[in-house]
Amino acid sequence: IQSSAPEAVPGRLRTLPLGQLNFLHTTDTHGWHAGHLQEASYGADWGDYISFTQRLREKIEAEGNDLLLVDTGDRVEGNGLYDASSPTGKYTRQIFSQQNIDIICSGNHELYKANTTDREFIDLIPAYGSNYLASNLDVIHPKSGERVPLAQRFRKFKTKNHGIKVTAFGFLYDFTGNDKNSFVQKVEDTIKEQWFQDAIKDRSVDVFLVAGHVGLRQSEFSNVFKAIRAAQWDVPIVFFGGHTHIRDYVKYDDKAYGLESGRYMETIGFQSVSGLPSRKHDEKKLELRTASYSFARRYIDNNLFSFYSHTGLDESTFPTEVGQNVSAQITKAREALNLDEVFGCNPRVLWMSRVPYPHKDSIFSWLGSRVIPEKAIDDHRKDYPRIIYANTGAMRFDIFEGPFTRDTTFIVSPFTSGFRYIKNVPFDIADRLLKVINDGNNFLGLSHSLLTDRQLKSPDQINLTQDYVASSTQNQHTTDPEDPPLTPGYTTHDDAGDDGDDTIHSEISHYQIPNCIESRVNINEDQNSHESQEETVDVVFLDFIQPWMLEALRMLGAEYTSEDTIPYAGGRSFTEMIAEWVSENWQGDC
Ligand SMILES: Nc1ccn([C@@H]2O[C@H](COP(=O)(O)O)[C@@H](O)[C@H]2O)c(=O)n1
Repeated sequence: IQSSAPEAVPGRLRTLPLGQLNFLHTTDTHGWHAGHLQEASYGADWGDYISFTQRLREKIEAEGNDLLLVDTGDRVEGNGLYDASSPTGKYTRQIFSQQNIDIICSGNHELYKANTTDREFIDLIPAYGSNYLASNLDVIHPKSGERVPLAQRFRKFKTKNHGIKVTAFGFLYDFTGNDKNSFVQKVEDTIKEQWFQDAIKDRSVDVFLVAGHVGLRQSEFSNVFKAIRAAQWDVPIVFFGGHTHIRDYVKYDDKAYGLESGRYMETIGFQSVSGLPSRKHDEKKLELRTASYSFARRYIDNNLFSFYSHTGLDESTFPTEVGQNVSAQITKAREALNLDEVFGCNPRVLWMSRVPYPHKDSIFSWLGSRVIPEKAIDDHRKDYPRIIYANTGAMRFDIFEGPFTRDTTFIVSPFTSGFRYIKNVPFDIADRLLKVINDGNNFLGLSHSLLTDRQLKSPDQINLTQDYVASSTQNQHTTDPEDPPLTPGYTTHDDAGDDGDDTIHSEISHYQIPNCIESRVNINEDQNSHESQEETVDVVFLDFIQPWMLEALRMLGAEYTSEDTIPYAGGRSFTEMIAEWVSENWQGDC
């Protein structure tokens, strides 16, 4: 654990439903390998997770059972530990790869930038060898320049104790925002390929393991499920998903379940399956394919109280040597990167989605009313009327009250996106742009199949179809008055019910946030009628959303191309602007 991490708060815990074949799952860690230094529920670091894995393995193997580890990508971008180094990830790959992982695959963030993909190929794939799977992903080999699979397509292996035969795949959803040195083949095309068809027809397999940087309820996984079921009706399947940043557990049928384990090292996912044959101990059972299997899941809050409780250990018996070394390496890396350097002092918490938008405590209201109008300024166009657009997915995390550090800049917005603009767009068109982009019926997606609006917002908003408002009168206690009071946290509802979270928490509200926000600057308009004296305005937008802006303009009858867009505000990144604004405006004492 990092010395500045808050101590875990004891809570009422549900135990781990250990079984014959057990899994621990991480996804979308996004560089948060130091853990959460301002939130007690998620304060454990990657070194603690290594100790937890080693200790849990001892416990599981003492019973003759098996434990496998899975990671489903997006390990990079989103925290200073990864983003603040030059080159990015200088420390994290070495830190991360000290965890033994049995099945690992790539997320979309490993592919946004060519250099990230090259480092994945050069550093991480050799560390994990045949455990790294890339069922639908090719890259340009960094040395030979040839197109090659990023890693092997699938893997067959036997578990250590029961000798259970596993066939595993590693998919990425149908991502299209990758750089030029990678190629993502659609999942629906991949599953038609001969190697996949052969792999799923193998009758000797005991369990299919489908790992993927794919939301559990996305069509990519239901297509894989249908393909496997068309080949084999009776083999159990365990899915491990990612990308949508939520805790989720899905029942595909009574022999197929999927687990998604949140984001940012907040959650260590646990899944178990029992009823599988034990090839080492009980050869007779091998014919019992139709035996009833049992599946279970748990979402573990990433903190030492949970880790100690689930392993039955304490401060002195829990840490392992490797785990402690990795924690020390994280501390050193954070120091080398000067991540605790304070840029300003935030007077009050700003939430991504715990309050509606607009709201005085909304991060998007703060950006739209202060940061963007005050910092997104181009010296040559500063007196022109303009409307500035930012997608809400550009923001990644809440900003807590207190020190806003170098680390915070990357936590809030790790992207290097800057602004571009189109000159002199008719006001009556620009005036309607936001409505088109935020249309709840995915208007843009209908006109252009690649431009779904889900790509504009934060991943945890993708499946949120209505506001979730925590009851103000909710019980702050469990039914047992002896239990400690509940702390706010995850209260997950999934296909198996409401009892998935290991820690019993009080609820947190989660509001729907629009795809994009706008800031209007130098525009004289009647607030009620929206009538303006301006005939034209500059339309300024984050470069990431350019394809959506051009499509929305086209739908409003204004044809522009990428040639018409020009860098704005000297090409400075949005993240730099936020950091500057904080340095200039939040100069109190923390
Ligand atoms: N330059 C970028 C890149 C991505 N985004 C936003 O992030 C979303 C993807 O998040 P994952 O962690 O799930 O990969 C994407 O849909 C965008 O909303 C961005 O704003 N700018």
